[in-house]
Amino acid sequence: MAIHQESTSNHAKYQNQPAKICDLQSVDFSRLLSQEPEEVDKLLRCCKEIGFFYLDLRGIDGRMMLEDEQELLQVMRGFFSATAVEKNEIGLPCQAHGFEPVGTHAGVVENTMDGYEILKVSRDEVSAGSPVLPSIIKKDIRVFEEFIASSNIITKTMLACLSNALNLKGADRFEASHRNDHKSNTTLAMFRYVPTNLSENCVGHQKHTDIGSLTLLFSEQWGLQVMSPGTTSWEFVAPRPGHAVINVGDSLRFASGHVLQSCIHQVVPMDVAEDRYSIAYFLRPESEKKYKDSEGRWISASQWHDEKYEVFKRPHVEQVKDSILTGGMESGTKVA
Ligand SMILES: O=C(O)CCC(=O)C(=O)O
Ligand SMILES: [Fe+2]
Repeated sequence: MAIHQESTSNHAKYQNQPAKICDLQSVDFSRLLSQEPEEVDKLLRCCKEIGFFYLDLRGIDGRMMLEDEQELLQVMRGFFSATAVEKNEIGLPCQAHGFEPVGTHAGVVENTMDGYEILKVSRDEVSAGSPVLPSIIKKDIRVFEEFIASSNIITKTMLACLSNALNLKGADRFEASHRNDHKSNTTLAMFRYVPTNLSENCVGHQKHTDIGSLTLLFSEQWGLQVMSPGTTSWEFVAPRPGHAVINVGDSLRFASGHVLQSCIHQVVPMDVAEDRYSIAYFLRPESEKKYKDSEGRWISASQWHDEKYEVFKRPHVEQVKDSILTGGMESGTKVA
């Protein structure tokens, strides 16, 4: 509680506004694993009402993921402290793998660029035993592999629970379009936000909804904010030890007939004195999977992925011209 209050006032100091904290529900992973009806119902409610929730990983089934997270954080600290040349050895030849420096996408404030650098590892490539990575990080492939394997089990357990809760059968079940041996854009993304404040040129992570199906997110530090469906104000997601933050992405929202919510979120700088590390496992559907998007078009998962990354790079004035950045969530229409 003490940490919570201190961080809140820290934020108010930098932002000059009262910091509101989002009252997110917590879902227990161990109970989902055994398909306990009450927990599965709670999961469905979270995904329908806001699309953001905590996942409690402190039980025996989730603790290994928490260990994987700590090991990955060590690897990230080593990587991000390397020279720009070492980190940028392969650049980001495609969205699946590589490194991108600060300032590649639009930032959280109008007319700024983003304030993070990012390392990406493709699940398909790790699964095939041939990830494309900068040389300095190749020794850490085992750490990526373990993190990805744990994340895969956890996110697919949630997909199975959601399919059950929505009474989906056969090919309509969400897992049926997330088969491991079918190509997808599923990616592990590691972020380092540089210490900045809101008046600098490269700051935070712009508002958006996630592209894919489910995002498993870890950060021990403040900065993540959500805008609940049907509202227009930002609330902080408090870091919670022993928990991941899960959010529904556009692809799962579309696959559910827009019943599940892919909530708008962003990252603002909280502490101008320290780096912020976060880890996101983006579970995405098979590339060929088709659904109706926020503009009413039939589109494949890979096409939505590619178009959305193009929009992330555009200046803010261009981004507002269609609904791609926020997946159609900004209209405020909440499907209950
Ligand atoms: O860094 C974070 O906490 C969130 C990152 C995020 O929302 C994203 O990359 O989609
Ligand atoms: Fe996101």
